[in-house]
Amino acid sequence: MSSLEEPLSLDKLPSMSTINRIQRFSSGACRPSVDNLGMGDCWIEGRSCSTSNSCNENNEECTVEAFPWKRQTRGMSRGDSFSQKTMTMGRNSMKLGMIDDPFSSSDYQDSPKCNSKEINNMAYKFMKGIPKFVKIVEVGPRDGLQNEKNIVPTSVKIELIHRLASSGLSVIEATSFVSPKWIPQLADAKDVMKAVQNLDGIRLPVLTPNLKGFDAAVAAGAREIAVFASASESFSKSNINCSIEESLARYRAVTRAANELSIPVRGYVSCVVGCPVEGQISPSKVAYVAKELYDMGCFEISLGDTIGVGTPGTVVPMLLAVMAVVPAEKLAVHFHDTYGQSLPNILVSLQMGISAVDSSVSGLGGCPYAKGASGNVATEDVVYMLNGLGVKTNVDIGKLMLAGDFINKHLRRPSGSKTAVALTADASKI
Ligand SMILES: CC(C)(COP(=O)([O-])OP(=O)([O-])OC[C@H]1O[C@@H](n2cnc3c(N)ncnc32)[C@H](O)[C@@H]1OP(=O)([O-])[O-])[C@@H](O)C(=O)NCCC(=O)NCCSC(=O)C[C@@](C)(O)CC(=O)[O-]
Repeated sequence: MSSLEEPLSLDKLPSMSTINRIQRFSSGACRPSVDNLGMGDCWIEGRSCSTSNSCNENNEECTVEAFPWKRQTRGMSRGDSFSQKTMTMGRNSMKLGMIDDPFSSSDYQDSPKCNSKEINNMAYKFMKGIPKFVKIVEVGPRDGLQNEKNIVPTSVKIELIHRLASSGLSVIEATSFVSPKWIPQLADAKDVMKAVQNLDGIRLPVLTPNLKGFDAAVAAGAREIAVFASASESFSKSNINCSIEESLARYRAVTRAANELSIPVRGYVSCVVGCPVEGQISPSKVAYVAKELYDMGCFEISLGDTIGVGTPGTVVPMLLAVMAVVPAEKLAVHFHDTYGQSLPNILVSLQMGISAVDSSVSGLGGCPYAKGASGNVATEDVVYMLNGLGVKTNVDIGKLMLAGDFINKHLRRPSGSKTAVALTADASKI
């Protein structure tokens, strides 16, 4: 296992019983007033707590005798799992040149206002909602290549899909069966699909905007499809040349047809935070379209911040509105990185219980009908963050980078993934 795959995860945090044991050794520990560790609290309290840098919400004066984690754990038996884990984390931190384990940081240890229990309560609240496994939906071959000025040869697309599959990605959006007049970049959908349809154990959804696209996709061997609506009326018109309601009517026909063939349908909602024409989009509009797609039978709804304007401040209210009508386990998030907000947006989405994330190798992408939209969040960056959180993805970051390298060489451009750039500069870390 590479150092990148030795993560800090929830189970590597000290258990509450370990914390209690440590507490018994410390004198004058101040008692945390917050016992409720629910997600709502995490979001609301987490903000006040982390911004103030003090975890004593009652402003009680703490006269904690500081027991730094490492000193405490050294005193424990050799077999104590926490002490071993702390050492492992420290090794990783040094190797990756990152800051030390936050729970042994001297900043915290020396703080007169925080004690160990409070710090670990905070850590627990932060990690609590984060799933153990995240499904990554790789959209590079479709979303990534649909906006390229120069049309990528079919053989390169096929090779890219094979390389992505060999990295462990289990869902790869392969192409779109849309009008070649609208998206000439993917006019070879049939040939791509035919060439990759038998990839073992890989799901290869394709976009279908109508029954014509659905029929063509099925004829080419597609076994999973996606329909794509928008929460913005203007974007719906510019992207698929119809109103939101018209698109939903089309998708009802498509999902019915798919259902008859037992073909799973994924639903997209675009412009979930902002639209290039209309500006801010209200969460209730997003919730409405998401629920319509869910009710017509989509097994998963992917919420797309098409132009990448969202921040956690706008993404959270949008997710709350959608989660009121569609269960979190049926949702995925799809962020474009125009303002560099994708990773924080993904993080809050995970904390809210979402465990499916769309991303694009090397950050390829952008929508031809969303001016200014940059690429999707890079898959390498998502995997790196998830590895760091101890969340499993089953993706081998080294092989993923090779796939990225392959397509970047073809496109003659550097990687759009910060992780890939950093790791390429120091290959010993892979
Ligand atoms: C929806 C249409 C087809 C309406 O396009 P239209 O022009 O209104 O459709 P039409 O029914 O009048 O047909 C026009 C011509 O297209 C043909 N046609 C019609 N349908 C198909 C089809 N499926 N496949 C192939 N050909 C098709 C049809 O046969 C006809 O051909 P003609 O008679 O002129 O020779 C068009 O607007 C279209 O293809 N749009 C696709 C746009 C697109 O792919 N955008 C990017 C993907 S969405 C996205 O990026 C957002 C997302 C999902 O990534 C999430 C996020 O980031 O937020």
